[in-house]
Amino acid sequence: MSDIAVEVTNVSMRFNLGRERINSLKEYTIKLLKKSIEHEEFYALKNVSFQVKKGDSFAIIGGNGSGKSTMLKIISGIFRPTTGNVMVNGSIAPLIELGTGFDVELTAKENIFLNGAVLGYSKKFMLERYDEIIDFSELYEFVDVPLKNFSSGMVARLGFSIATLVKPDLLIVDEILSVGDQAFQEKCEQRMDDLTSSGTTLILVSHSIDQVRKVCNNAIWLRKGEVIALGQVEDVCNAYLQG
Ligand SMILES: Nc1ncnc2c1ncn2[C@@H]1O[C@H](COP(=O)(O)OP(=O)(O)OP(=O)(O)O)[C@@H](O)[C@H]1O
Repeated sequence: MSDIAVEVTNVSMRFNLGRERINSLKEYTIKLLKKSIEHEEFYALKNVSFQVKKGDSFAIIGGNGSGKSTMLKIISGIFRPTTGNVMVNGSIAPLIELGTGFDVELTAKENIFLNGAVLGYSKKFMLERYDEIIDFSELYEFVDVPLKNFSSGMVARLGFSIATLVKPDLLIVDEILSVGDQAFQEKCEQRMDDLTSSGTTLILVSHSIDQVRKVCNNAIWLRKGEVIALGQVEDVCNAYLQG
């Protein structure tokens, strides 16, 4: 068990999709009392199982709405699965939604310290690491600019630089890197490689099969919440591309 970083066992996730348009509280109350609100049950994940070994770089691929982000949110503890279990061995640095943990009214510099505090780092530690974060993100001219004036790529730069500041046991990266430019994506790929070489486990969601092939060695392909293929990255990517 000790060489396993993440174990997902028979995970299903059900959402209730409200299909009806309800225009007022009165209408809602009447429908609620009559028990006539229709909720369609929808499974975003259906009986998904896989293991990720420590130090592995693992990709989750699949088309839009196939359940990739939902899986990441379950692994990160943001969602509880409807059924099934997830075991995570070690500390997690999740980079899931762009700007989570940031306050857009504050400057980049203020957000670095805010994020550091949220992650449990002391002000002294963040002061020591501040230059490194700015160097990696290359946002030198923008440290005193409020985040609301940042492009999505700039927010991604800041988020990735902070999340990889210390070596997490498990780094979870959702699509956010796709908004970074080519040079920054390559820099992030290099940092992900460095981290996995030193023992960090990586779980990556990406629509770029080239990036997945470059960065990961194992993968899972989800379609409509179901596992279609699982195994070595080359085999899974080829199966996915053949559709
Ligand atoms: N909080 C929620 N409530 C209801 N439905 C949801 C919720 N979150 C996700 N879903 C639904 O679950 C399905 C899977 O969504 P998810 O975001 O996991 O897909 P994805 O594979 O990451 O897609 P994409 O590639 O487009 O980012 C979608 O049909 C989505 O509408």
